[in-house]
Amino acid sequence: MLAVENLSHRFNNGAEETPVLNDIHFVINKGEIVALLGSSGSGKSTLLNLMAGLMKPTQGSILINGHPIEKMSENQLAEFRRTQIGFIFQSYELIPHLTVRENVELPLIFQGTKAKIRKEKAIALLTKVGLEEKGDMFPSQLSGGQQQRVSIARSLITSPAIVFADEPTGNLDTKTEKEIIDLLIELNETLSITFVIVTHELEVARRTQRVIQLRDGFLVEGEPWVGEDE
Ligand SMILES: Nc1ncnc2c1ncn2[C@@H]1O[C@H](COP(=O)(O)OP(=O)(O)OP(=O)(O)O)[C@@H](O)[C@H]1O
Repeated sequence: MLAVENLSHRFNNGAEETPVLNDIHFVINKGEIVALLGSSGSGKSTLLNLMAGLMKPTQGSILINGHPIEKMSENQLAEFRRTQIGFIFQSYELIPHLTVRENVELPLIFQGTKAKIRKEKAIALLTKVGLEEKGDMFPSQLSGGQQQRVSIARSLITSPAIVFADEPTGNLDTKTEKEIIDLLIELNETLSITFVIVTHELEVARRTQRVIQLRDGFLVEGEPWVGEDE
């Protein structure tokens, strides 16, 4: 469902060209939960931005359900992002003056969905992430882990084809990190949602079905923990 083909990207800053991704290729199938693993500067954010259609690659193609996104117009891309892609961010990106339920509803407001349906869907998703009691509270009244649960519920409300989670546990302690990854795995298993989790942590990557590893802009073949004691 998501295919990255011969993808290369260079940043052009005046006279200088910085190659950031080199001949990257992989496929992510519907219903998979995959980690995109790499240390700082390896190219993860660039790859994520390209897969989400936020930038166009210098070379190669990204196909979602067979459609090359680099060939879409700006309007098609905006529509594609609104309907097909969910995002989870390291810093949650919740709107402080909206309630938890209103935050979850927000993507549907942009789609023009009726208030009653928005509310029903938001309550159902808040229940799925274990926050059925918190809908009328404000983000600042929740813990970091709870705020990330709200952002997970928000990412799912448009029933996207794929959800990109960018370092979703980067601001959380180890115990909460485990709970959030447990939740993503449970949502993947029960709702067949396709997740790509961007992380620099081997411990997070280890819990997914498959790891795509980047090093200095190149794809690394093989399992990242080969050679470790297991
Ligand atoms: N706009 C830009 N112009 C020039 N170089 C850039 C630009 N954006 C990123 N880079 C370079 O591309 C490389 C990869 O950056 P990227 O942000 O994709 O890495 P990352 O793996 O996401 O790192 P981190 O985990 O620290 O966010 C880095 O060397 C960075 O300096």
